[in-house]
Amino acid sequence: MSVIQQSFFKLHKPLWVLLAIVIPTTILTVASNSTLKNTDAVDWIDCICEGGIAFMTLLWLIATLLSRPKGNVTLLLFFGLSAMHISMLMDFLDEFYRFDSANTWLSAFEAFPAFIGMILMSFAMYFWYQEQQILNFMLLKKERFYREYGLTDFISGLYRAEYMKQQIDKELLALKHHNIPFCIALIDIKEFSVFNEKYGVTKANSLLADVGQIILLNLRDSDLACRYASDRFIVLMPNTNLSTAKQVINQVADRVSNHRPYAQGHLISGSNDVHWLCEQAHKGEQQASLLARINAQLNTQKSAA
Ligand SMILES: Nc1nc2c(ncn2[C@@H]2O[C@H](COP(=O)(O)OP(=O)(O)OP(=O)(O)O)[C@@H](O)[C@H]2O)c(=O)[nH]1
Repeated sequence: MSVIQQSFFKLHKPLWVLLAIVIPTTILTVASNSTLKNTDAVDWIDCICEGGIAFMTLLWLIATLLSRPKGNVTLLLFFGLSAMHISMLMDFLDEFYRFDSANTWLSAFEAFPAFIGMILMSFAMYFWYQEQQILNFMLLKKERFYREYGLTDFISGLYRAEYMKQQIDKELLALKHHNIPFCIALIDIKEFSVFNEKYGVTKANSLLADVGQIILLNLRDSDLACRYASDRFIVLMPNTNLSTAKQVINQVADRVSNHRPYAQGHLISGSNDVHWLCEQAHKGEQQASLLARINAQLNTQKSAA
């Protein structure tokens, strides 16, 4: 028995015990309230068919207990299948036993558990369907999380540069084929290396995380942000003209500059002003040359400051 099966055995121990009591009890009840038939009165074809059905319901029961976690669906399946199995077992046993006339209740009772079992199984199917819907939803969410987790920068919580490059390629195609304009902004924290040295990597990393969150919070739903390199961020603004893009980024830069991180309980003022730049993409431009162009422009702006 595998480790998983052993654990399912422990998990459903009371149900296994119940099953181990109910089956012999049914057989004993039938045997003690009826008379054994002569072998020539036994219809062997019926025996095989009814015995087969009883055996299959027992197999389904065992499979349910070996594969399902604890819960209402498992309980409904267990009791539904058990009731059906009792009916099938009695049906099989009456091939060998003639119910005494004093015990006609046995014949009347034969089909009753199957009927109750089918009702319970119908509820089980309904709740199983609901359970599966929830599981599917959770799997979908997990799958999205893992898919997007690989594209996320752990420090800032924003997308990585690779993902941004793919999105820029898509926007460049939309610009080329459908004339849809888009803008790109670079945001660079001033003197981040000084901050790093003065307050240490952990505090500097949390500054990067803060800046990432401030950028995200101040963008529109359609915009996309990534951490491009060390303290440099890119914002992609699809379907946006230059003047609107500049307004958006001006506000983002203002909010980042006004953020005052704390270090060792002290407010650090003026430590995270930013250099920023916003440009519109040119039709026919390549992603690499667009990025090189705006990076070079920002570097020139920084050295002129
Ligand atoms: N804490 C932390 N520091 C990083 C990370 N990646 C790069 N850095 C540091 O970021 C700093 C970037 O330095 P620079 O590019 O000179 O930027 P700067 O100091 O802001 O210079 P200016 O932009 O000219 O004001 C370097 O000290 C890098 O070591 C990171 O993931 N975490």
